[in-house]
Amino acid sequence: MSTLIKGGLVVNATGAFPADVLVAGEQIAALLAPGFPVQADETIDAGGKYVIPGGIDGHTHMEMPFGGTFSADTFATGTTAAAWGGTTTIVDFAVQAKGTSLLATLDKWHAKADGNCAVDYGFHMIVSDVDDTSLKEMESCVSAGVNTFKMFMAYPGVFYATDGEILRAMQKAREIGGTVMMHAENGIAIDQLVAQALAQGRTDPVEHGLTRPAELEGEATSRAITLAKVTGSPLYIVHLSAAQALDAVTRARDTGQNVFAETCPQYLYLSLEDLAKPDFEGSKYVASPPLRPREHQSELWRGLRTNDLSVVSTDHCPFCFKDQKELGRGDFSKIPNGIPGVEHRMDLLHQGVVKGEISLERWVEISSTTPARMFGLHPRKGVLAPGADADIVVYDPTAKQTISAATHHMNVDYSAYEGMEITGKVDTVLSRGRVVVDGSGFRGAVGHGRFLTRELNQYLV
Ligand SMILES: NC(=O)NCCC(=O)O
Ligand SMILES: [Zn+2]
Ligand SMILES: [Zn+2]
Repeated sequence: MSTLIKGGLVVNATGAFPADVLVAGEQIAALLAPGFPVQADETIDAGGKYVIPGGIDGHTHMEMPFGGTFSADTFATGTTAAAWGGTTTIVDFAVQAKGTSLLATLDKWHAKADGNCAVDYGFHMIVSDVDDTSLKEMESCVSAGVNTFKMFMAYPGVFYATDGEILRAMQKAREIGGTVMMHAENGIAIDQLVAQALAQGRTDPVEHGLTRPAELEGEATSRAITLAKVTGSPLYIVHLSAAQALDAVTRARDTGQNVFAETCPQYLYLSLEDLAKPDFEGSKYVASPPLRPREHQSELWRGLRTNDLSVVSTDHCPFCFKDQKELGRGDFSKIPNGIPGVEHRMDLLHQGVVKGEISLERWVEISSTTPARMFGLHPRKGVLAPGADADIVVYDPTAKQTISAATHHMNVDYSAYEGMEITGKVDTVLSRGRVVVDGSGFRGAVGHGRFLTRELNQYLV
């Protein structure tokens, strides 16, 4: 089966140029001068549109056990929604439950995901126990294609790791070619602020934001960077939300340390004002780190331009408003933490291009090319070039759409971006050469997505 994508503007992280893209089987066969005569079984007209590498969302949580419930998207529904939004690869988190083994965890996540994904997928591993067994098992995870290990300085009693545990895991990561991913918030101090708020009868969702000050994200980020420096381990800060944390990352990067960071669309577009919405509406916006006052947003956009923020992932972690966020009515600390977004990352970041915050090429870089390199998937993913997987999005930059829960495909009963008007829209999506979304709707299949074993982080020096 061959497909010719004709007449579009090909956009890679390195530049944009008019070209036709020839797909043969699952791979890109050639980028051709526009109109170059070639036979293909199917032709897609991309006139007036961008042709970009499929999005790679390096931070999702499908079917995640958390906050006394499970995130509402299954691998089937979540990856289908991803495809609708032009994301053709996700990297999800396998979660080690305390007292269980990392390899059993990996088996459990394969059982959930294998045969159930509409697009390709990989795993990171959440390490909840740092002991000799888990540390040894990290080696086997790397052999199984999982070389990124998330740890938490937040959530005492759940995922929290002490500095000593983090240090040991970082030493192991350094030894085996892994990268530690860090949820950097000072959970011990936050727990005190939460207890004080509840004791004073402050129970509304906005308190989630007020009890997790930006300084405590900045402090934890600095501490994680110091531990990484002492151990020589690479470090990837997940879901960075605060200017103070960005400052710490910038300083470390300026000294040449292997420190990387991602932010998420919610921190670029939503704010503490959303958390303060009345009638428990604010619960829709509870995630950790919390949404910040608006002034952080311009700093985050600046960080994306300067590459101190290298990646934008969603931290997609959907909980329904009606029966899941409800668990925290009367006690904000019991609201399941997470915001849905896997379907809208490409569109939301395109608004950055429309508004002049980032270039067209940078849009592709932070949403596809850098995640591919960071998570060991490049050059198979993240670039339009001969030999790469034909994960391709035809994107209409002038189409208008309005985000709404009434039209989205994520298995969640609200949208954090309800009513937001977007310029640009996914037109056609190919996953390994197969059209999975086009004007007629979803043409893919649950089960089409394959597990990706990942190589080394390509940014390590
Ligand atoms: N971020 C969030 O609130 N939920 C997902 C779990 C995590 O990434 O910490
Ligand atoms: Zn986290
Ligand atoms: Zn997360």
